[in-house]
Amino acid sequence: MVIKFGTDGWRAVMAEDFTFANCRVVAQGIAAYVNSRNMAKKGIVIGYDNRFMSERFALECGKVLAGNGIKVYMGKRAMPTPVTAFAIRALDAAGAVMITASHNPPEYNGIKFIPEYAGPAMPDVTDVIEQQVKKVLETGKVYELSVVEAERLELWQEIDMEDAYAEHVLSLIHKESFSRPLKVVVDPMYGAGIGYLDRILEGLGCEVRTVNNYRDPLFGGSMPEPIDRMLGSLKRAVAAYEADVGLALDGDADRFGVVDNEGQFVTANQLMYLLLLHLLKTRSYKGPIARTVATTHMLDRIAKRFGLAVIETPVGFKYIGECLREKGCLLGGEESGGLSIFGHVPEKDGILACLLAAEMLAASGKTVSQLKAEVEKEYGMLVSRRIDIKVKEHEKAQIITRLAEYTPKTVADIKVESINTVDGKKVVLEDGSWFLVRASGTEPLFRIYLETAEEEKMAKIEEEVLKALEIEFF
Ligand SMILES: O=P(O)(O)OC[C@H]1O[C@H](O)[C@H](O)[C@@H](O)[C@@H]1O
Repeated sequence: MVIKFGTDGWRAVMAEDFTFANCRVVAQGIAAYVNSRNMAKKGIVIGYDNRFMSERFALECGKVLAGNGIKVYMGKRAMPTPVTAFAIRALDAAGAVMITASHNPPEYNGIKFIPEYAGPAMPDVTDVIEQQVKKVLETGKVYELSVVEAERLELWQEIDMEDAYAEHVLSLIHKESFSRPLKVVVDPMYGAGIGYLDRILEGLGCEVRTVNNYRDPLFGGSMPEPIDRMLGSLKRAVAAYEADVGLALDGDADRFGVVDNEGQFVTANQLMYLLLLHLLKTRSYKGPIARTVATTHMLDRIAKRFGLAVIETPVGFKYIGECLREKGCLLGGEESGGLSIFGHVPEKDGILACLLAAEMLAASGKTVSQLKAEVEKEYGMLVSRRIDIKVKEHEKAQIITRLAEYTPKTVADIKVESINTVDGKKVVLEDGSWFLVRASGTEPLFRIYLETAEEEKMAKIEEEVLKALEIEFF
């Protein structure tokens, strides 16, 4: 079998490929990587989400790391990915192993490796780990210690980062904005975020209600993805409690989802531009903005007004994390619901994004729709859409070939201004509209992202692109 680290870690179906034995193999590969860099003493944090037996998989990984002489900082209970990343910094550790399949369906589990820089591993790290894992699969050599033995050798320490993490995120929040108390509904989607966001908000004086706030490895028969169609119970609760906002997290709490006071879903693109404006108005620090090639250009319009540069990256928060680390970005974000800001770990953090959303509402005393209307008045309209198209393996190759040959001069009668291939193919039109076609790195899908000033134009562009690439979509 082949173990690949994909866009964001290794993911597989439990009992089929995601087994204790394979977890031990991956842990041995990670141990070889850590030891090749002489970082055993600094130790590795192990975090895990609320999935079926995640804590058991974490234990197996820990025993292998300890068996290789690496100090293990084991989470006492489920720990969100951003908290695990934060723990690396707080403990000055060599990195972290995070057991999670993020927002995937319940039968999946996965392993992410987060290096010492506390953000998603770059390909140069995951390539080495993949090579090490391959060697372990060939030799079958895995070293492990029992927890008792690891404790005796001082290679095992249980950690609970909740308080330290809360203190850190609160240092990034303007607490005084919450003098106007907010009514909030929190939906951790049965995941690792349970007990984090709600408690911090309560500490800020908010009136907090929760839904889906207990561990359910079947995720209520669905999957823990905070997108429009998955947030029915949150929307109903916001209406029932007449709340100001509904805030959701995905399975490992690195993504956010927001529902406004009318029960309307706020897209990640919309929340990001509202938060950017809010940060620019309320923080003195100014720095470049990092966004993926698939993320709204409203960020560019706002950045331009404030004289800030925008860095465009391929899809994947690892690239945004790199910008946050190296370019001092004020905000880094992506359309799929990932965001972090200056001063925080360069890992996406749904808890922080939701706290900033609450701060923005409390500080302004306005609703999301009022804030959106203000932005549209000031910066113009932009509507965005993503279409996910399931394709078979042979179709995928054909679409990739057609995409490579596709170099239009006009689309929907609008002149093409530029074409870039940062990730897939992005065509920017003269009137500011754009579209991007790319193969997903996590699912057997093609994704088409579109952004225009109005829906009608978007429909025209979509029709023309689908026709040119001979993609059928119903
Ligand atoms: O569009 P894909 O390649 O499937 O990636 C979608 C998303 O996958 C993961 O969640 C990554 O952490 C994100 O950074 C990425 O945006």
